[in-house]
Amino acid sequence: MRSLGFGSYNARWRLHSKIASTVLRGFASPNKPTTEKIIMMEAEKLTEYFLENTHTPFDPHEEIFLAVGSVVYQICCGMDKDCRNDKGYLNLIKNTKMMQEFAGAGNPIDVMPWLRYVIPSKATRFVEILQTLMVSTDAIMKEHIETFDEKNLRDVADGLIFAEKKYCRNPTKNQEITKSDIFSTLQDFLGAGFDTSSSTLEWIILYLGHYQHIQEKIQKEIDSVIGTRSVSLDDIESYRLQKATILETQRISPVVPIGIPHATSKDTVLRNYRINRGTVVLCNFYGTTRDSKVWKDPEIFKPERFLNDLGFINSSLENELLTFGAGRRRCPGDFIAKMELFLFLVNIFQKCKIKLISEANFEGIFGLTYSPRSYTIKVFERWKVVSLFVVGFFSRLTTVDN
Ligand code: HEM
Repeated sequence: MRSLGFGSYNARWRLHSKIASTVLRGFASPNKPTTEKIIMMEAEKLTEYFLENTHTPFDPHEEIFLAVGSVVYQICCGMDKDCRNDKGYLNLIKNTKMMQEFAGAGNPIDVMPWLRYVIPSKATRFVEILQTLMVSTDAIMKEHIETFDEKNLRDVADGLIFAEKKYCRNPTKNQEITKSDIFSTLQDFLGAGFDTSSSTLEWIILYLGHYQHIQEKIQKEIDSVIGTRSVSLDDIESYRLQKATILETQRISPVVPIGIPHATSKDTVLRNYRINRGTVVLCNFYGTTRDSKVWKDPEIFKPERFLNDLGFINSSLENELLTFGAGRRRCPGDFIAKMELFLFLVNIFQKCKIKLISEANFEGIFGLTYSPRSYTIKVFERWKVVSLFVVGFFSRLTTVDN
C-alpha cells in the first residue's frame, strides 16, 4: 500500500493524485447541495449544543471535533449518517486521538532513528496505532464492497471502488496502481481531514472568545448580510472581515506548521544550497507566517491586515499564506475546509456570543496538528442578549417618562 500523502512522486503517484482529487470533488464539490446540507446540519448541531450549555462554562473541544470530523466522515463513507451513534465513526475518533496523543508526546526516533533499537516501544507503538487505523478503514471498504451498486455511488468509498474497477482491471489505463493504493486514499482523507479543520475552528473560537471587539464586528457583518435567515454558500463573497479572520487565524496559528516529509526526486540547488537526490525535505510553513518582511507585527492577531483600503481581501497577501501547502503536494481537501470553516463560523456567531473564561493562552500543542491547549468558554444566546437589551432600554425609558 502506498499512501497519497507519503507516496513518492512518479507516474503512479500522479495517477493516484488525479483519482483522489476527482473522487473527492465528485462527492464534495461546492455545487453539490448534499455537501452544503451535511455541513449545515453539523454546524447547527454544534450551535445547538453551545446554546444548550449557556448555564455553565465548558471546554468545546470534544463537540467541535465530533461535528467537524463528522462532515468528512459522511462525505467519505456515509451520507446522512448519525455519526454520534455510528460505531465505525466513534472508533475512528478514538484511534485518531490515540495517534494525536502519541504524536503530541514527541518521538525521539524521528530525529535519531537508531534509538528504535534502544526504545523499540516507541516504534512498535506507532506501527500498532497505524494498524488499528487501517483495520477501521478496511472494515469501511469491506462493508461498501458488499453493498456496492455501480449505478448508485453513495460516497467517496464507493467512488474509490469504482475507480479501482476502472484502473486496476484495465491494463491500458493501469500505471502500476494497485487496489490497496486506491483504497488507502480513504485513510489519507480521514487522517488529514479531521484534526486539521477542527483544530482551525478551535483556534478561531479561542481568538474570537478573547478579542471581543473583533467578534462584535463579525456579528455586525453577519447581521447586515443575512440578519436572522440561515447562511448559505452563496453568501460567501459578502463576508470580508470573517474571511480575513479565518486567514489571520491560519497565519498566526497554522495547524500544519511543518509539512509532510517529502524527498527530492533529483539533485537540485535551492538558493545556493545543494540538495542531493533522495534528501528528505520538510516545508517550514510556520516560518513563513513569521516573516516580518511580509507580515508587519507577525506576533499580533490582526485580521484587518488582510483587508485593503476598500475593505476587500488583499489577494496578494492572501497568496503569501501557505496554509494548504503549495505546488504538486498541495492539499486536495482545501475546498472542503474552506466551506466548513465559513458555514460553521457564521452559524455559531450568528446565534452565540462567546466569551473566553480561562486565561488566554495562544501557545498551542504540537501533535498531529498544532492545536490549542484546552480552554473554557461561556456562551450567551445572542438574540436573547439583544432582546434583553431592548426590553431593558424600553423599561428604562418608561421609568424616565414616569
Ligand atoms: C484547515 C484544514 C486543512 C489544512 C490546514 C490542510 C493542510 C494541508 C497541507 C499543508 C498539506 C500539504 C502537506 C505537505 O505535503 O507538506 C495537506 C495535504 C493533504 N491534505 Fe490537507 N488540510 C486541511 C484539510 C484537509 C481535508 C478536509 C482533507 C480531505 C478530506 C485533506 C486531505 C489532504 C491530503 C490527502 C493531503 C496529501 C496530499 C498529497 O500529498 O498529495 N486536507 N493538507
